[in-house]
Amino acid sequence: MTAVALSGVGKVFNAGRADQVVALTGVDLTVDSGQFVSLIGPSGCGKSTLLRLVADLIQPTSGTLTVAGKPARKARLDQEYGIAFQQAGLFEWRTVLRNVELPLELRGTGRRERKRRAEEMLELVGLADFTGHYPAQLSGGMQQRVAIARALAVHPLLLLMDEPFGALDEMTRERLQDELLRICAQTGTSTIFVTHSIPEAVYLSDRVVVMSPRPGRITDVIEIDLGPRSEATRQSAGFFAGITKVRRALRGTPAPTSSSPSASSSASAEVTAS
Ligand SMILES: Nc1ncnc2c1ncn2[C@@H]1O[C@H](COP(=O)(O)OP(=O)(O)OP(=O)(O)O)[C@@H](O)[C@H]1O
Repeated sequence: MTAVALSGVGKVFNAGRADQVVALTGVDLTVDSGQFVSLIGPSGCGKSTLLRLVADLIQPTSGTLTVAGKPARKARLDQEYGIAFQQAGLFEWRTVLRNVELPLELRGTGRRERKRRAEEMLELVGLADFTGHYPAQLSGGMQQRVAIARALAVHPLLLLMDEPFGALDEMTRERLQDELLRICAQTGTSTIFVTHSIPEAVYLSDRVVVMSPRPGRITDVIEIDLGPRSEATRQSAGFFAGITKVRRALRGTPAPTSSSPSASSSASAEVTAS
């Protein structure tokens, strides 16, 4: 099943005004059910814009966009997805448990079921002992985990994450990456993940979507086939090969192949995403 499908999607901010910005143009992308897809590209290339379009926080200027086979607006109303951004965005006056319960509350889920689901999600992210704490009593990494638990509480079909680990130290970041993959595998959730980190994109993803500078376009989609991830994955030849491929794609330089030894001199190779 297709979780997300974009066809010919474009976004122009402030159209027709002096401060018009063509943020995205001709974006074609499909994310299959259960897939993990990262978006990577230079600052300002439209990664967050793409995520916000899928979340129906903003609307496309052109093209079509469906989430779970429905228009993005309907998917939002049906709460088909959860969102986690770089800032955890927790409510300081609510306990950890009540922060995670919030989307269920908004959905009208009964009190007991709300509590059960929130506790289940907090268990998944390893925070079962912190349900009664307030956000200020937690570390940054723990707050991020609460935000992930909250995003997953409605059992979303799709998880949208915008640099959720950007502000974390490397060790916490690696631990949360593993937790995220475990949770996604357990819940069958599809994920679109924005990051500036090439190793993070390669480690997490089934596919890495590479975007060009403004106006943002998809210039490459790199398939990553590393099997189940573990500590050994981070040291593996396949992992480093994936990193090299993404780095080359970001530079606009395709990987050389035996049939085209001079391929690296072609600086403008463009591959259309499917
Ligand atoms: N609400 C808005 N109004 C006008 N322009 C906007 C708006 N939101 C984004 N833009 C512009 O759209 C372009 C893409 O922005 P976006 O935030 O999607 O980039 P990004 O790839 O996520 O960047 P970064 O990696 O720095 O977070 C930028 O030029 C930005 O200035």
